[in-house]
Amino acid sequence: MRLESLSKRYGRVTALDGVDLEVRAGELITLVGPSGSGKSTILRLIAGLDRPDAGRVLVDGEDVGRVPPHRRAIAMVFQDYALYPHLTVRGNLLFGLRVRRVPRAEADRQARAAAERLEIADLLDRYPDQMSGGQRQRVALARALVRDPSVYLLDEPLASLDAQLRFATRADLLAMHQELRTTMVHVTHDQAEAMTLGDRVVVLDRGRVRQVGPPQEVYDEPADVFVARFLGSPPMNLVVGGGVLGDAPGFTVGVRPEDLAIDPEGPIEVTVEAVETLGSEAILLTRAAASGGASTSASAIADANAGAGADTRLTVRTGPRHGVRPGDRLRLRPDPERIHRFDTETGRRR
Ligand SMILES: Nc1ncnc2c1ncn2[C@@H]1O[C@H](COP(=O)(O)OP(=O)(O)OP(=O)(O)O)[C@@H](O)[C@H]1O
Repeated sequence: MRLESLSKRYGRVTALDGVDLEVRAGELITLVGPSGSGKSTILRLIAGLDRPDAGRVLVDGEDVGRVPPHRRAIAMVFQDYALYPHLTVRGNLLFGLRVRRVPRAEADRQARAAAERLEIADLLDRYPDQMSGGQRQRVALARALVRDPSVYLLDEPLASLDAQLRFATRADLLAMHQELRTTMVHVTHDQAEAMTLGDRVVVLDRGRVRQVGPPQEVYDEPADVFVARFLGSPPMNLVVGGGVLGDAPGFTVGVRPEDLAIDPEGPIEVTVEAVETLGSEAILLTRAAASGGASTSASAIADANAGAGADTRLTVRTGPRHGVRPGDRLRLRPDPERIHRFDTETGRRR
């Protein structure tokens, strides 16, 4: 499937501004970006629920601009399930098959097979309001499955689930994709989910594609400051002009929290302001008073504060049993292989 120069405005809002994207056959691709970046608009244009102002959607090389939504071989799964409340699970699964006039016995067979795959076969006679959120989401996935589409569109299908269920349903989704190998376009605003779910991620910002690539590649080599800050939690430390990360006029220098090691010989001296303990790891919020030098007197801090970007907050990710407390002074060593440089003016990676 290919999106070519897709643009869409709603009144004065530009939802999409020339989006080009090649989605490979059988791929699970994740669209990620902050609220309002245009993710759902892309899905609506692919599904035919909305028309682009410019550009086109090609499925198997064919412009589907004139194909109405119900004729597109596309199944959509939303965050809010959109199950028919007056139908049982079986009724919900059969609905699309009946519309397509699939013979009764065959429809029953397909509905059962989908229910078994998603482990909801024992719920076939229940109504949506008799099920948990996770079960309803699996019904929604099963309903998409019986449509046997050539593309699945998944709009934040896990967003309303609690953490454990989200984890389990995400695994279901991955298993389903691995088995079917059908093209899936998945939308999330959750950067952690984008990292775990998808052969490639597409990072969107205000209707434009910022970067496309395998999750690890985008994480390791963000194309610009926006992507660098958006992917990764806590976000990458960025210092305009380099500062304590090494003087670099005209550049913004970045290092991820996990690439700052506590090292008594390290070049950056910091004061720990807060410690967040997360069980498997800890996050230290620190402040570097001045670059390099050993002086940490109050006046040195004042001097540093006066200088551009010298008073720098650095977030450090470390192991859980670190023994560090607020107020401690530490030295940090950035991994020289993991320093990122961006042009301060354009934000582009250098
Ligand atoms: N029907 C509409 N009428 C007016 N503006 C709209 C409409 N649909 C979307 N927009 C605007 O277009 C922009 C993109 O919206 P879209 O829903 O695609 O964003 P999104 O990335 O999916 O956001 P979210 O993560 O919040 O769902 C937003 O500024 C939104 O307010």
